[in-house]
Amino acid sequence: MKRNRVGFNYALAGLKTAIKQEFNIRIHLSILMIVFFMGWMAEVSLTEWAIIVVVSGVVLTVELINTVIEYVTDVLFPNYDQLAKQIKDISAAAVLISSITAFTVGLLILLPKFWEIIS
Ligand SMILES: Nc1ncnc2c1ncn2[C@@H]1O[C@H](COP(=O)(O)OP(=O)(O)OP(=O)(O)O)[C@@H](O)[C@H]1O
Repeated sequence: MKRNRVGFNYALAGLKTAIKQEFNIRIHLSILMIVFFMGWMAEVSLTEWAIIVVVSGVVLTVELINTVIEYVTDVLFPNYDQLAKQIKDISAAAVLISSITAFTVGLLILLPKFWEIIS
C-alpha cells in the first residue's frame, strides 16, 4: 500500500515536471479546460462526457509518452542522426493523430449542441 502511494507521488512529480518543461502539454491542458467548459455549457450527456474524457486522456497520455521519447532520443543521440529524426518525427505523428481524433470527436459532440443553442 505504502509502495503504491510512493509510486503515485513519483507519477505526480513526473506530471509536474512535464507541465513545467513542455509547452505543448500546457497547450493541451488549456484546450482540455476549454473543451470541458464548453461541454458543461452545452450540457452534454453522460455518454458524451465519457467519450470526451477518454479522448482527452488519450491525447495527454500520448503527449507524455512523446515527451519521454524525445528525452530518451536526446540522450541516445546527442548529435544529428537520421534515426533520431525518424524516431522523433514518428512520435510527433502519434501526437498529431491523437489530437486530430480528439478534435474531430469534439466537433462531432459539441458542434450540433451549439448549433441548436444559436438557431
Ligand atoms: N538528434 C536529432 N537528429 C536529427 N533530427 C533531430 C534530432 N533532434 C531533433 N530532430 C528533428 O527536430 C524535430 C524537433 O525536435 P525537438 O526535439 O525540438 O522536438 P519538438 O517536436 O520541437 O518538441 P518540443 O517542442 O517538445 O521540444 C524532430 O521532430 C526531428 O525532426
